[in-house]
Amino acid sequence: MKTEKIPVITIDGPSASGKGTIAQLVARKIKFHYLDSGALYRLVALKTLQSHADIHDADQLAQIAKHLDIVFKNEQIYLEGAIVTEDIRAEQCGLLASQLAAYPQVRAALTERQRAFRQPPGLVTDGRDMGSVIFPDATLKIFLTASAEIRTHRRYNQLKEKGISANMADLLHDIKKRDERDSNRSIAPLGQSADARLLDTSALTISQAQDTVLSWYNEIVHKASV
Ligand SMILES: Nc1ncnc2c1ncn2[C@@H]1O[C@H](COP(=O)(O)OP(=O)(O)OP(=O)(O)O)[C@@H](O)[C@H]1O
Ligand SMILES: Nc1ccn([C@H]2C[C@H](O)[C@@H](COP(=O)(O)O)O2)c(=O)n1
Repeated sequence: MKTEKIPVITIDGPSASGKGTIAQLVARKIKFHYLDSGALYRLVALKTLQSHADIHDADQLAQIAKHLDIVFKNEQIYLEGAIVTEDIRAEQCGLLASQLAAYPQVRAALTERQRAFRQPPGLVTDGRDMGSVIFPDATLKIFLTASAEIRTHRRYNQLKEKGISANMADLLHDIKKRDERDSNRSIAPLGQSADARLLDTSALTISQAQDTVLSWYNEIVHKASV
């Protein structure tokens, strides 16, 4: 099958909006591959920390991104053979990922790696620029969001479930700061593109959000078949 014929659903949106949760559920339901693009930026951040690289040296960071030895397998993420699935979720990795994602060289080094996930029968992917830059011809593009306060509550509960204590005010501050950085960078900024559908999940359950994405996708597939 020609690559451009392989269906792609992109789910972009701000931090803790539920992109990853919904994208994974949808992918599982329709048996598509899944790409968490944020994990790639987080892996570059983790490797940067491990190797004490200079976070201001964009070319050095791009080399790290280009040569990352990573494997996604059975819901685990491996960096150079070691499981780092939980390590990359640390707030420090998220913040550094957001910083180095502003370097064009780093983004360019990850572009083809992301596109390689477009394999039959299809792909569901989440991030910040999946619909706007990486898969501009995606079948369905969604901008998934929720209010900053709701996202903070969700992140708080998520951390609590993992046994990690957090402060609601600090979390809200971090989420707003990250949104601002990701939205205001000059390259591939976070934002709803004109051809993306808005899905505000502030008042939706996970199941309702999942059903909305599936119904939008089915509607497109149905229209294309008549
Ligand atoms: N509609 C919803 N209602 C309630 N909780 C939700 C909803 N969607 C997601 N969540 C919960 O919110 C938390 C954050 O979701 P998730 O990690 O998927 O967000 P994300 O956008 O991928 O975050 P990040 O960009 O930081 O990776 C999870 O605990 C998830 O279960
Ligand atoms: N397509 C993407 C995905 C992620 N990033 C950057 C910006 C985020 O703050 C950071 C971590 O992402 P998360 O795991 O929280 O989704 O990575 C990006 O610029 N583009």
